Order: sequence, then C-alpha cells, then structure tokens
Amino acid sequence: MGADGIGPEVVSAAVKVLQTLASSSGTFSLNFTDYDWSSETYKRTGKYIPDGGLESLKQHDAILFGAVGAPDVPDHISLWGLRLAICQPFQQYANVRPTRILPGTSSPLRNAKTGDLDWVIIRENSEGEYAGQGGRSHRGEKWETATEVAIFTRHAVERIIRFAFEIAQQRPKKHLTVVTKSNAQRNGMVLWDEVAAELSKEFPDVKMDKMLVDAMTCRMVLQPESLDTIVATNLHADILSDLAAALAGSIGIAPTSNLDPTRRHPSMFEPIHGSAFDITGKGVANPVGTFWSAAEMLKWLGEEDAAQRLMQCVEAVTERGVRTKDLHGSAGTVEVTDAVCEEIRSSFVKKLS
Ligand SMILES: NC(=O)c1ccc[n+]([C@@H]2O[C@H](COP(=O)([O-])OP(=O)(O)OC[C@H]3O[C@@H](n4cnc5c(N)ncnc54)[C@H](O)[C@@H]3O)[C@@H](O)[C@H]2O)c1
Ligand SMILES: O=C(O)[C@H](O)[C@@H](O)C(=O)O
Ligand SMILES: [K+]
Ligand SMILES: [Mn+2]
Repeated sequence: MGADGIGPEVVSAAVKVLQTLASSSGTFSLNFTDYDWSSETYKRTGKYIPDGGLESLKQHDAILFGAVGAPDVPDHISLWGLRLAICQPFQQYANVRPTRILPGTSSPLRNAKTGDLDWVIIRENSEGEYAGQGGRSHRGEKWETATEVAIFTRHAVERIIRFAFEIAQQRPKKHLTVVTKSNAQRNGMVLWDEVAAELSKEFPDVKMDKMLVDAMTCRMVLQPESLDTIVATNLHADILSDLAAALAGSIGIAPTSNLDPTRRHPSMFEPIHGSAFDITGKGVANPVGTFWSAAEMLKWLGEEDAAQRLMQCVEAVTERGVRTKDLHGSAGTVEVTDAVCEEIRSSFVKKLS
C-alpha cells in the first residue's frame, strides 16, 4: 500500500527489490496484494479504508506501507484515517526505528563516522499523546478550548519498556536509555520512570539510564556513540526518530516497523518519512528507507538470511556512490532501485563461483 505522495514511488521500488530477492534466492516466495487506499480514495468515497477493509488486510502476514498525507486533506484526517486506523486496531504497539550511518554516506555531525551512530529507537505506538482522547468546544469563541490528553496505562507502559529491554538485551552493548519528561509531566512520565526502574531488576545484564527528552536531543548530537537502544513515548519518540534519521544522514534512509509482538495481527513496515509533497513525482525520492523497512519485514517473517542480504546489497550500493540527492548523490529512485536489484542478482552469482 503506497498511499500518498512519494509513498507509491518508494513502495513499488521495494516490491521490485523484494521480487528480485525472492526469485534470485529461490528459497522463499512472496505474494503481494495491492491496496489502493489513499487520500485519493478518501476524496472520492469519503473513506480511507472501505467497509470490511481491515478484515481483508488482516488475512495477510505483513503490510508494506508508504505514507499518508495530501496537501488538500487536513493532516489529522489523513493520519487518523489510514496509518493510525491500522496501527491502533491491529495493536501494533511497538514501533521500532533503527538508525545508523550507511557506508559511503556521511552524518552532518562532523565527528560521527559509520559505526559511531548505531541506535534503535523504540516508540510506544498505542497511547500517550496519540490516544485519541480530547476535544474542542466553543468553536470560534474567544474562550474556545481544546484538549489533547496524553494517556499512560501501566499495561501499555510495561509492555513497551519490557519490549525495549528485550531488544537492548539482544544487542552487543546491552544498553537502554529511557526517555521521559518526568520533571514537567508529573503523572504519566513518573509512571514510566517507576515501571522502568521495576523492570530493570528483571534485566540485570542490561545497563539502563534515563534522560529528559530535551537533554536527550543534546546527547544525540554531542555524544551519539553513548547511545544504543532508546525507549520513549509516542510523541517524544516520533520527534527524536526524525532527528536520529537526519543525524544519520537523511530522513530518506530510516525504516519503521509497527509491530504487534503478540502476532495476533499483521505488523506494518514503512519508511519513517511522510508523503513529501515537495518532491512527489520528480523521481528523486530515496527508496532506501523503504528497502530497509522491507528487510525488517523479512526478518519479522523469519527470512533472516534474505533480510541480511538485502541490507548488504543496499549498503554496497550506497558505498559505491549510487545515492539520491538527499544523500548528496545524483541518482534517481529508479537508478538506486536498479542498482540494488543488480547487486542482489550478482550476490547470488558470486556465491556460486
Ligand atoms: N507515516 C506516515 O504516513 C507519515 C509520516 C510522516 C508524515 N506524514 C505526512 O506526510 C505529509 C508531509 O509531511 P512532512 O513534510 O512533515 O514530512 P515528510 O517526511 O513527508 O518530508 C519532510 C522533508 O523530507 C524530505 N523527504 C522525505 N522523504 C524523503 C525521501 N524518501 N527522499 C528524499 N527526501 C525525503 C521531504 O522532501 C521534505 O523536505 C503530511 O501530510 C504528514 O502528516 C505521514
Ligand atoms: O504517526 C505520526 O506521528 C506521523 O504520521 C509520522 O510522523 C510518523 O512518524 O509515522
Ligand atoms: K511512512
Ligand atoms: Mn514521524
């Protein structure tokens, strides 16, 4: 489901790469069903998701998503109409956003090289500021009032922090940073701190530290090598993860997994970026964030080797300079996609010889 803006451009590129990978490997196959849900269908029918749509989507093992958002639809209508309308009922409560500096690319941080910035941000993906609680009254009056209530339940805080500890435990540094704003936000964020302290006792091999979100932005910029796995609320992590992508070189490379760790519903994989109206249709969108998301999808589906090969091929391509403009290259979406497909095919040939 490419949806809006550059979404269809990067999703069709990723489908091409995945098909190349499946047919070259011969060890697995993928069946794609294309859902044309988008702001266009919303404008035509009044709905992003047609009646019965979620039941149909639920039949699949995974969802590959582009981005939703159009210049002539208010952003809150599009986001709630499609992305959140899938994430929330499918209980995709763990949003996983790895970031690193890819070979052949550079960070805007003068001293950060490949390897110095290697993070996984775990974004709580079901509640907080995205709980859908709030409202507006007295519209247009001077006393108009609007609330956006952040909801934090022990149930959801516990499951996301536990998930983050488990991810941290699997990584070499075994280091988790818990980000909150528990000085100003004195209820929900204090609950986060308390739950983190309780859970850290269950994970004695994981080193945990805490940061207030404002100071965290400084640490990300000034000491990127001091961070590894990071967990934060829905809104805080949304913001920090765009910063993380930019610090690694570009918002165009970063992936997102929206996971239902219970596997009762399909999980959804998408680049971190949005529909990027400013570059839509120009053929310059970086497809790497969607390729990386596709690799994360393969990993989730149990195709670890294929996932690893896909990332190796993407990295080989960035390393030899086939990069889009956002990464200071001159290649277009199609050239990068073709180069990755060629790299995949030749990686199998190399293995034979
Ligand atoms: N998950 C989603 O579906 C999602 C995520 C973020 C934003 N949005 C929506 O997308 C729309 C645009 O939002 P925005 O402008 O704040 O963020 P955006 O991520 O779409 O774009 C921000 C900037 O990054 C650039 N950029 C983004 N992806 C790129 C890529 N692959 N290659 C090269 N450059 C890239 C854009 O050109 C733009 O200058 C809004 O409607 C917003 O709500 C949706
Ligand atoms: O979910 C959101 O907050 C936004 O659409 C988007 O910024 C994202 O990160 O998915
Ligand atoms: K997206
Ligand atoms: Mn975002």
